[in-house]
Amino acid sequence: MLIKNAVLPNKKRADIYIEEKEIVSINGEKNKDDWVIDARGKLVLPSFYNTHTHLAMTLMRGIVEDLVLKDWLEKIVWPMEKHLSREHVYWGSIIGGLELIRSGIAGIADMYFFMDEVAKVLKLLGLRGTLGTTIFDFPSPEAESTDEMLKIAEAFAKDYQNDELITPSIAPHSTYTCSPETLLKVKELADKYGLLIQIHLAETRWEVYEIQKRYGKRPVELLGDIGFLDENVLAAHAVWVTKAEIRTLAKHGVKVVHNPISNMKLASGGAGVMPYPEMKEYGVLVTLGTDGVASNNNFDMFEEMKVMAIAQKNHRWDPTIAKAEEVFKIATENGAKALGLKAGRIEEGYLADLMLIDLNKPHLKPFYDPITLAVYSMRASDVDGLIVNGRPLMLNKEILVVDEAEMLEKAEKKAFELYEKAFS
Ligand SMILES: CSC[C@H]1O[C@@H](n2cnc3c(O)ncnc32)[C@H](O)[C@@H]1O
Ligand SMILES: [Zn+2]
Repeated sequence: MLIKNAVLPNKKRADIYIEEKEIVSINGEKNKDDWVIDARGKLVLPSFYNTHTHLAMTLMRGIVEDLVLKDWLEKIVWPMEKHLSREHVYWGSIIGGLELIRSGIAGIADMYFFMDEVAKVLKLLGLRGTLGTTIFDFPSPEAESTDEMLKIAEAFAKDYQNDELITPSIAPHSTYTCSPETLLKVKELADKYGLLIQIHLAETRWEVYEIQKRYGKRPVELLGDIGFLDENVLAAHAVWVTKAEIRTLAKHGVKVVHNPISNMKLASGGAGVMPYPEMKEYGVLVTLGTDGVASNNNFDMFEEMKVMAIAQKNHRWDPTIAKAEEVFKIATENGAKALGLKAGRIEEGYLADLMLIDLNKPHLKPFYDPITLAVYSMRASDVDGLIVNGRPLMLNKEILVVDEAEMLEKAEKKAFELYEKAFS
């Protein structure tokens, strides 16, 4: 496949050749038989990797508002999840997956229930997913006991061991919903199958107080002390961490997800701001995620980049923090790295995960610096095309992989049905 006449992030014009799933050359030999995508007037960017999502929670978009995390979970989300079936997760993931395509996102790290349904949807749509079955110390929508959840996670790990798009993972919810014993069982399973562990960590001040009350130490300290932390841990939020804890994360090679919009919407931090400058200073790999859309309320990574940049600057009274280029790298290359992908750059030998942006819009003129435009001016609706693993999923704003209108209609019915079940 050939993407012709595209504008690269360095503003140079280029023909990009893709063979199967890889970028094989930029401005190299032409092959007459290639499928040609004419990208004249369009900017090509590496696609995003959204490293903290709950895809199927699109079903709860707009109905869990103006609450702190504890009430958000205990008063609405968990009671509603009691009624969640695998069918709901399928249709919630359909809405979410279509939104990912329209937002230029090639891959996600997702934590939820019935992950085989999420996998089915992502494969249908052609997207990548590092998918973690949730582990709790109380019943989940798919299992009564923790041991049963661990078995489900193990079966999923076996089923998806060698998949092109899906990477199995495991997702203990947090230190306040999983005991140290459970966390160590998770670690054992993760080590056995080489799984990435996704966990919510140090998200709120309540969490820190609660863990100190239970164990006499802070959440990161606790995980360090029980031998849970290593380079296969992807920690979402990490808002309430001390410098010593950041050093612990760095020492063990833990990767972190910054979720500025969710944190600010749920008022989780002082200013909802994770200590990014210190994470950077101590060498922690920082990535970017939206969280689920019940706390965001969309998967727009352009918005997430802008909020990250301006919140970090504002919080420290320093506009030199979180520069556009740095934030763009966090949303693309760093995300890919955390998910174990050679992607996030438009270079030979990298995976062909690319998005096209229509530049012919007033808010994208004048066209001085593409990356500054991407971080501060663009939005998800500027995404005109998405190619993942060398396959076009959307071109000229048309979804190529499913009948979008039909899918959205069915999915919305399922969302309303869940709402009725939970609240009538
Ligand atoms: C293991 S994840 C699935 C579980 O977590 C709930 N959830 C969604 N977002 C958050 C968040 O930011 N912090 C804590 N818990 C969250 C979700 O509703 C599922 O129950
Ligand atoms: Zn979350």
